[in-house]
Amino acid sequence: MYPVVLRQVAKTYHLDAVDVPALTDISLEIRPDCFTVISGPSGSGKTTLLNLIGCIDRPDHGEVVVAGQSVNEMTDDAMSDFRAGHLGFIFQNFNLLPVLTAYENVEYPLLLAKILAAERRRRVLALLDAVGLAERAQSRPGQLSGGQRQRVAIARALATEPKLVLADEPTANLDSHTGAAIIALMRKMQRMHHVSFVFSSHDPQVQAEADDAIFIRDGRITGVERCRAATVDAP
Ligand SMILES: Nc1ncnc2c1ncn2[C@@H]1O[C@H](COP(=O)(O)OP(=O)(O)OP(=O)(O)O)[C@@H](O)[C@H]1O
Repeated sequence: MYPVVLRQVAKTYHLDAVDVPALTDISLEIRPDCFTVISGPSGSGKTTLLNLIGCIDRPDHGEVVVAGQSVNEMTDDAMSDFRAGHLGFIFQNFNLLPVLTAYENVEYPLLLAKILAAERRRRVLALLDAVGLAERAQSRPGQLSGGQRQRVAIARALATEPKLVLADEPTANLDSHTGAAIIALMRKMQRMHHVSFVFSSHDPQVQAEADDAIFIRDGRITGVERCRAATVDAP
């Protein structure tokens, strides 16, 4: 099953009396178990598209289906539960809670999901180890470098064992060396956890790692490149 299907999707923002069309007639299938990058110039609609795929917003027209569920039909509460249960998010500014340690930041979504203490501990320790931060579990975000913070954010995004991880410009606030290490880590985690990753990015390093590349301009898809064979075939 495709983790994401969009059919003839459109989205317009209403700013005072002005309509700002952000996406027009978007039809798209995201392949499972793939590293998919959405590329396009500033203002082309990348974040709007990620917000629809991430069940943060709804389309005005068309249908968005994520993990087999139609987003159009969900109530706000159902969307929120769906995000917590099925999706992971990675942001360009990391979005970690500053008063919590690395361990507690990764544990936080598991507390919200009411996962039992022993299982929480098992998952948090395994994830911190996998992202190379076992020794920094008790550090707060302010005591970590940008790259280390993004490693914590990657571990947090995977804690609930989501089917799909969405990342909006995940390397934008990192130098190119750290960005390359973060991309390699996300690639490793994507394969290890058999999860689909969808990124928006201007970063050629991210684009070079993609299985699939989606190009967007002025709110329309201008190209889809299937760069590599997926590990799992969609039906
Ligand atoms: N909340 C909003 N209200 C009004 N217009 C918006 C809003 N969010 C985005 N837009 C407009 O929608 C269009 C698409 O914006 P979007 O942020 O999706 O593009 P983007 O490709 O992610 O841009 P960037 O790379 O600069 O982040 C732009 O014209 C933008 O100005």
